[in-house]
Amino acid sequence: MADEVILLDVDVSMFGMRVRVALAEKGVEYEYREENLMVGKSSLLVEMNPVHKKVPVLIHNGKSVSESLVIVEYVDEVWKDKSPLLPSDPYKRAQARFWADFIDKKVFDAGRLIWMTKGDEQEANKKKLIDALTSLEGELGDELYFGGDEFGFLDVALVAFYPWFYTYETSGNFSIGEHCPKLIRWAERCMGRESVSKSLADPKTVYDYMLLLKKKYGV
Ligand SMILES: N[C@@H](CCC(=O)N[C@@H](CS)C(=O)NCC(=O)O)C(=O)O
Repeated sequence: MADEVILLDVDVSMFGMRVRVALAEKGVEYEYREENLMVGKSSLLVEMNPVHKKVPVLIHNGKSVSESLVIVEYVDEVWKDKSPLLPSDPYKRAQARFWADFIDKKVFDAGRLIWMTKGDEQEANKKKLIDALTSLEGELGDELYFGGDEFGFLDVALVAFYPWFYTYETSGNFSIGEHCPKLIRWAERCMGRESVSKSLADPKTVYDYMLLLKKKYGV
């Protein structure tokens, strides 16, 4: 019997985009179900991710997996015959996981706080984001992708933030490319892959969603 794969997601979610890229890399067919978090959460989302109640959630043959990086690893393990994402070398694997965790701890919050704040606070968050992206640019070095010539786990983890760069830049009136030109060239290289270009949200749609979020939060 064929696998039943369902993804509970939100188009503009960077976390959801990671899972979409991973599934596309593997050529896995799935049913996409968009949640409307502006109005609430579906009972299926609450049932499938009762701890965090957040997207993305992958439902594979009725069993749920939550947390984007955990899902990407799961997808990599289950559909292991095509496009391996995590490096086979244990040290390189540990490094990829370290930097993916770094993205969640440093890039997400700094980025979000750029559009949520103003003045000095916003300036401090712009600096935090640039510092974090500069560290990642250093980790990339002169390689085509993180860790070498092959597109992999860390590329998936970071490229999902690329559609949000326009929102960070427009809200903070700065250019990420001015500070991290190599990283932008890497992101454009990733966009040359169909698995990425067809899975990422449109930056203008992300921006409009951010405006709705600001209204919702009253910021
Ligand atoms: N650490 C989680 C973060 C997921 C997350 O924050 N999802 C957001 C959408 S981008 C969400 O579902 N928010 C709903 C809420 O916070 O209640 C992951 O990597 O999957």
